Amino acid sequence: MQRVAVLGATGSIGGSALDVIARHPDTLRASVLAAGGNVAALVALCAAHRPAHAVVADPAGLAALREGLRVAGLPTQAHAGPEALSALVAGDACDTVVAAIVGAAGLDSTLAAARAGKRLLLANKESLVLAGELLIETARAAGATIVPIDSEHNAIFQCLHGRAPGAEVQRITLTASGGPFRGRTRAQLARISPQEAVAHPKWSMGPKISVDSATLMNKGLELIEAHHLFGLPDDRLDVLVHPQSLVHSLVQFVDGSTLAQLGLPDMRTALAVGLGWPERIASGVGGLDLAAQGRLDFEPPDLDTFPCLRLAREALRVGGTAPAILNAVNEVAVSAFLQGRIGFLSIAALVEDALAAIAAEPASSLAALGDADGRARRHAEHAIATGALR
Ligand SMILES: NC(=O)C1=CN([C@@H]2O[C@H](COP(=O)(O)OP(=O)(O)OC[C@H]3O[C@@H](n4cnc5c(N)ncnc54)[C@H](OP(=O)(O)O)[C@@H]3O)[C@@H](O)[C@H]2O)C=CC1
Ligand SMILES: CC(=O)[C@@H](O)[C@H](O)COP(=O)(O)O
Ligand SMILES: [Mn+2]
Repeated sequence: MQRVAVLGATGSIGGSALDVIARHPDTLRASVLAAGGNVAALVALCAAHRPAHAVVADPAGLAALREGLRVAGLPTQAHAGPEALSALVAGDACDTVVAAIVGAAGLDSTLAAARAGKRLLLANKESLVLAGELLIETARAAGATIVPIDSEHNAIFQCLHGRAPGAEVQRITLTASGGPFRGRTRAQLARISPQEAVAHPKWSMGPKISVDSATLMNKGLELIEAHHLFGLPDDRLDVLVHPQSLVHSLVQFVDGSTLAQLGLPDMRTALAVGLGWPERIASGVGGLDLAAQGRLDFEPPDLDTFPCLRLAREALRVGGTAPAILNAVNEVAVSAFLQGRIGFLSIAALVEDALAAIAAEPASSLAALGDADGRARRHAEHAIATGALR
């Protein structure tokens, strides 16, 4: 029996992971469920999946979690706070960790899983953007297996049969849907509402990543993620817009072959790959009918209208703490946009401003990365509060 900790259980990836786990009661069990502050949803998931442990991020939610579990008659033990979560992830309550907390808040538990040598199903791309070298080195030293869950990186993992790429790999191409605003002009983007921005044309996802897809920052974060996962420099990593979201990424080899992974846009496929690898297990996702789909289109990304992708590539080239700065400012800016405090175009403007204002330093330690993250957040909050970049 593989015991699985699902971090971010109440979210979009968490729900997909639990759906796949529930299809395999003889081999998979959700043993730890963790969420941020949504205690009611977490208790409901505990009633459905009967984990041994449940964790809320906010200690203020512990009493409500205990009470909810008691009222539901569940034996699940209640915990709160990031330290409790990291201890559970590292301990013997689980063999596998689905890292699906959104944002930099997921870094500590992801690192704890890597340090403990767990099988790490990594959806939380921000932890790789913020601390990629450290995370990959920690996993390598502890013998942890990382299976990328982000659909593009999961596709590449499948094309490479789970092996690290060698000299046989020439280029990797990440596909991008283009988001809900593909084909629009900058003038048309000035008055975009949060509701319009989270309405992704192909994938059902949480609000933060949906806005990232709309600005193309998601693809920028994914470039940095691919660099760390597969060890290729930025000039061998391409982005190609593919609006149908059926080809999830491509790997080009030295012999002229290009391999791609195709499938319907449903994250249960990637999660089933992670949970079953190297076996293939049922995910609940149907097969692809290409005749019914009719066509597959491809076009280059529009970097003038969507500068976030260019900014992320520049941060990858600069290296050091630059990706951490990019990620932190983006998190602050997306949150402010969702709250109606800034406009859509200000997200890229804030990121560009912070990358110019804060000098990148070597990413020599977790402390250095934490400092860069904190500095960038304060810089962005100040720019928003003073109205400099609204
Ligand atoms: N959704 C998708 O299809 C894809 C997502 N990803 C990545 O996976 C991650 C999750 O995305 P998604 O599922 O869409 O996001 P959601 O917003 O749907 O879910 C986020 C989850 O994180 C939890 N959470 C938030 N803050 C904290 C915290 N401080 N401590 C602990 N838990 C917290 C939330 O709990 P609560 O409900 O209590 O707030 C919720 O369970 C992101 O990094 C995203 O980039 C990658 C590829 C595809
Ligand atoms: C499902 C997934 O992996 C998302 O990251 C997806 O890629 C978002 O779509 P975009 O290609 O629009 O960013
Ligand atoms: Mn993706």
